[in-house]
Amino acid sequence: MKVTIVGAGNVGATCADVISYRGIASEVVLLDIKEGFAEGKAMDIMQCATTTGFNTKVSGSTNDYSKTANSNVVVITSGVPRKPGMTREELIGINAGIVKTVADNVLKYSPDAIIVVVSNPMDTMAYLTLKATGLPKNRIIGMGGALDSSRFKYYLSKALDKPSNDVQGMVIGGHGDTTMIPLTRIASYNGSPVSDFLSQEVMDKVAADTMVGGATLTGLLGTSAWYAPGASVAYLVDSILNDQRKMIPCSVYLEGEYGQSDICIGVPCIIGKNGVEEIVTINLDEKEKALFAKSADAVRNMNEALKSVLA
Ligand SMILES: NC(=O)C1=CN([C@@H]2O[C@H](COP(=O)(O)OP(=O)(O)OC[C@H]3O[C@@H](n4cnc5c(N)ncnc54)[C@H](O)[C@@H]3O)[C@@H](O)[C@H]2O)C=CC1
Ligand SMILES: O=C([O-])CC(=O)C(=O)O
Repeated sequence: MKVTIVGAGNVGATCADVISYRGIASEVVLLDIKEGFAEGKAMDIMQCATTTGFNTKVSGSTNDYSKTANSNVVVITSGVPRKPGMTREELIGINAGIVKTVADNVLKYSPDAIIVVVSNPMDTMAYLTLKATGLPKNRIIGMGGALDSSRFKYYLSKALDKPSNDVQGMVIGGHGDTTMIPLTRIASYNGSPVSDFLSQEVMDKVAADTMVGGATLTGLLGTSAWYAPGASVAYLVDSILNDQRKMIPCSVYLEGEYGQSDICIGVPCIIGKNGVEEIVTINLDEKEKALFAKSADAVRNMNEALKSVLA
């Protein structure tokens, strides 16, 4: 199975690294516009093969899309990341043009690929990719919820003082500092509601920290995060390539689900060999429904900025 990752920067290269050392795909192509950069990242990753023991073939390409031919999955991470103090939404001016051009290019060589969109503002970039390519909605998946949920579980595990892998939780809604919805009510510690162990005040703090999880790291690092983002993309790609049918919150095109239409936004999905196999409808309470509607309004508002790109 072949995966192309466009953008060999922090997130793209980390994703290639995780995919190879976990043996998720037999072949990974990294492509970047910067001369020699993807080749260098691929060579560096390949020099781990004997020490970490993997057999995936990782190669790099400077903007030569013929090398990406017949990919099963294409991940788009090309574009610019935010700097401290910025929102993801501020990246739209630069990233929209890049994402559209990249999507057109990859489809010329991999017409059947499933596309995973990572570049920010991700929900709007997923919507743009869907509208610009005209691909069926099951083949465009925005990655955000996998990462936001892993951060939610991290903050819950810290509050509980228990291992992350004993915590279950999910974040839906937009992948933005104010649009994310950590579903605290249904989060659990090995099946028991976290509210059995944490006060409302602590749960509210966990939700607030989760929402600004990306901004916190951007403040600390000077650019946005990459280890957890790259690993989250690899987790999603694994579920596609190996038809695992995991339930993962992803930004996908809605046609009436959760009361929304003509928008890509984070909802729980079954992810398998066809991409989005199913959108799972979970019961939200009235407060969560209102938060979801507000989040969708904000994402839809952002999509308005695409008019000139899509014209
Ligand atoms: N959806 C999510 O959960 C996350 C999204 N992101 C987003 O992912 C994107 C990438 O972030 P980083 O890897 O940290 O940035 P980075 O700057 O390290 O890497 C981006 C790469 O894209 C390349 N690039 C730019 N234009 C290109 C084009 N036309 N064709 C091919 N390559 C091109 C650049 O040369 C650069 O190497 C950003 O927009 C960031 O906001 C980052 C983390 C999580
Ligand atoms: O924070 C950012 O800009 C990058 C991102 O989407 C994340 O790490 O969640």
